[in-house]
Amino acid sequence: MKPKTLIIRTAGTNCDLELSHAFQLAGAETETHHLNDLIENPDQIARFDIIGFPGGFSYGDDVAAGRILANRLKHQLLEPLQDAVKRGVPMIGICNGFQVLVKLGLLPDPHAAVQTVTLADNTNPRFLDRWVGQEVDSQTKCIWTQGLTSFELPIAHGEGRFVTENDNIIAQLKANKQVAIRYPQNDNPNGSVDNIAGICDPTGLILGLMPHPERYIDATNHPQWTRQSEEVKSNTPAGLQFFINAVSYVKDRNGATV
Ligand SMILES: NC(=O)CC[C@H](N)C(=O)O
Repeated sequence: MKPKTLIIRTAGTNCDLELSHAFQLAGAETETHHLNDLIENPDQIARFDIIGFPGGFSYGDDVAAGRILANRLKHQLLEPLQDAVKRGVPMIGICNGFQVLVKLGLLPDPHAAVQTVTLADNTNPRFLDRWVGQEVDSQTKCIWTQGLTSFELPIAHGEGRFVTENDNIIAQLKANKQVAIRYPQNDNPNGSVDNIAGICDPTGLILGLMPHPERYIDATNHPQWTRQSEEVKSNTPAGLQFFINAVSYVKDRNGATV
């Protein structure tokens, strides 16, 4: 059976269709649910093997990107989400989804569930929409980035500058191998500390990242695809690999039951 993926959307979410498509290509079944539906029936979260928090402009980025959705989740759905964490459900928060996960406190440590990091305004305070290099930290525990090293993904954000409450937090993230992805040293688009583009929780199951892997699921998504070699074009696109990794993880772990 295919792993069941829950995609959580609300007013202003705009990457849910692409995220669902990426998971389906990777071999998962998907259901997209509105936040209000989940708040009414929180028990249904227990049916899912993977959870995705898509990108977009939830609640119009009012107050700060992801803040309102994070507060609604924190006050109305934290318990079923933490139950999912305890069940070892892989989760991914992309862009606005990453902003939500850190403001909700599911990252960097879902058990503490307090906010210690954030995505602040880009240093050059503009919305950035372009492809950027990505480098996977060779030490990372992240299950989503297994087998990936360096590649490119699109970014599209105004509030993507990763910062931590203090220097201890960054030292802890490094010591626990929670830094998953960085921008190249010479092309940090938003001023993130230590060039960080994505982090995971201490188990490696929950990933949050600013770039959009769901926008690179076919060779033709890449802006240079017509100039790429046949070999590069026939490789699994790096973005799709994230979803394949999570689906394989769940299948391997659950063996014949999923
Ligand atoms: N693509 C996104 O999810 C954008 C996130 C958020 N709206 C920002 O601009 O930072």
